[in-house]
Amino acid sequence: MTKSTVYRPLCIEDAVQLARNIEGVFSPTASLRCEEIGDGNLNLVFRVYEISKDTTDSALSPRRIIIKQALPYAKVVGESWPLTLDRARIESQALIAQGQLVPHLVPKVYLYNPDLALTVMEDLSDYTIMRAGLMQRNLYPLFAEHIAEFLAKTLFFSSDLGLNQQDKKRNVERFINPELCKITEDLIFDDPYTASPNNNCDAAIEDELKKLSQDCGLQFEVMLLREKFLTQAQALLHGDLHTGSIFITPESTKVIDPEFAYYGPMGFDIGAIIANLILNTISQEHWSADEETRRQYRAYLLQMVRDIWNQFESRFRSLWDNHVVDRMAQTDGYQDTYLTRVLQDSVGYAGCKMIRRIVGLAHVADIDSISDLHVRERAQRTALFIGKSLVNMNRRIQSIDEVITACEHGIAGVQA
Ligand SMILES: Nc1ncnc2c1ncn2[C@@H]1O[C@H](COP(=O)(O)OP(=O)(O)O)[C@@H](O)[C@H]1O
Ligand SMILES: CSC[C@H]1O[C@H](OP(=O)(O)O)[C@H](O)[C@@H]1O
Repeated sequence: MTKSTVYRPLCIEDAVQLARNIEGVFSPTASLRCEEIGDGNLNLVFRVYEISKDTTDSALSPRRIIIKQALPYAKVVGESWPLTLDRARIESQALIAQGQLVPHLVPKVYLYNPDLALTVMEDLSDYTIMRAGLMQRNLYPLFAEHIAEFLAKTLFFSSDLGLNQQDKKRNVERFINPELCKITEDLIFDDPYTASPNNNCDAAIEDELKKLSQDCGLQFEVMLLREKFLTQAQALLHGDLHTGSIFITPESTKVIDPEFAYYGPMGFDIGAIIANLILNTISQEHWSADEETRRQYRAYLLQMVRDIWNQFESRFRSLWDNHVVDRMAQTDGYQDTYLTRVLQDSVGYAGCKMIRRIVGLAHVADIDSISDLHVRERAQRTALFIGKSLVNMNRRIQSIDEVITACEHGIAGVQA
């Protein structure tokens, strides 16, 4: 893979050929199989694996790789939505940067090919996408600890707290990601509050979309959060940290898909994961178990939200106490103020992300897969109610417990 190649979207045969040419992965005589498994909104994902008489199951084949290739447009919409191939560079560089800080929490990157806009990485097919795992009501006892470590280390060590300010600025430049940021700016901080053709809102809740476009107080808070997203180069974010970007088992967690990475406000990543856990909590209403079993799983998920924030905060404080590089950051009271602001931002962004997943372009399967239309409508209205509450209260929040209470009230109140 040294000579330069003209970009083209790979087909299955190309992917196999490319895999064969990567040194040290497959033997020259290996029988290889390949499938395109991409189920995301943007890219092609090929799994290439070796078959032998003992292993025919791709997930069990000891030799297997993933080739993720960017298309020159957004796959979910089609060629009418052109999109930079540079996102493959951003994704591979972000994975490598994260791998230096938390190697056990991201897939290994084997190769990045700029000409073909692709990254070859570790195949995690023996893990489950977390969204699917939560929809099956699996338990992940170590997740809060793992994601808190991911967040604390990646955010702290890429910020002016943990990184020399000159190096940080060079990093900001490397991760300028205007086109992918524009998607977020539109889909999260604009479209849900206007009659955008991008919106995708069930007819049953069109009244809610109208209310969003008329709610000036809410829009004011969204604008403040949008402003921070546009202007605050606080840390290198993953940029799209929802439960579909996390591979998981009860013992291990791997974060994938950082193509939206850029320097932005820390709360955007923390808010993303919180929002998606709350959306799943709300979706549990449709589960045909008895009320007590449902209540227990919802309580489990909300406790996970609490644990994520608390463990993030305690790890972040400890990194600060032991590794801060900015002398002035040791000023009395600054650490407390900083973390309160990160919490408030996280809550605001969580609310925005809940709203966009109900009325905006890209939804979540947790809610959309509810087949009973009345139950789905109730879940959507609950999600909007809680999302709006979080946005409205974000600048007053002092503790994660207020978020949990808002969720409990939202679920109990709207669905009563
Ligand atoms: N490293 C990996 N190992 C195994 N499967 C993967 C890997 N990366 C992606 N996939 C599969 O491809 C799907 C889409 O990947 P993702 O990175 O989310 O693409 P997109 O950027 O298009 O959203 C994932 O849901 C998962 O099923
Ligand atoms: C037109 S992109 C919509 C949506 O898709 C991205 O998610 P993913 O890459 O996980 O499929 C991102 O959340 C964007 O907002």
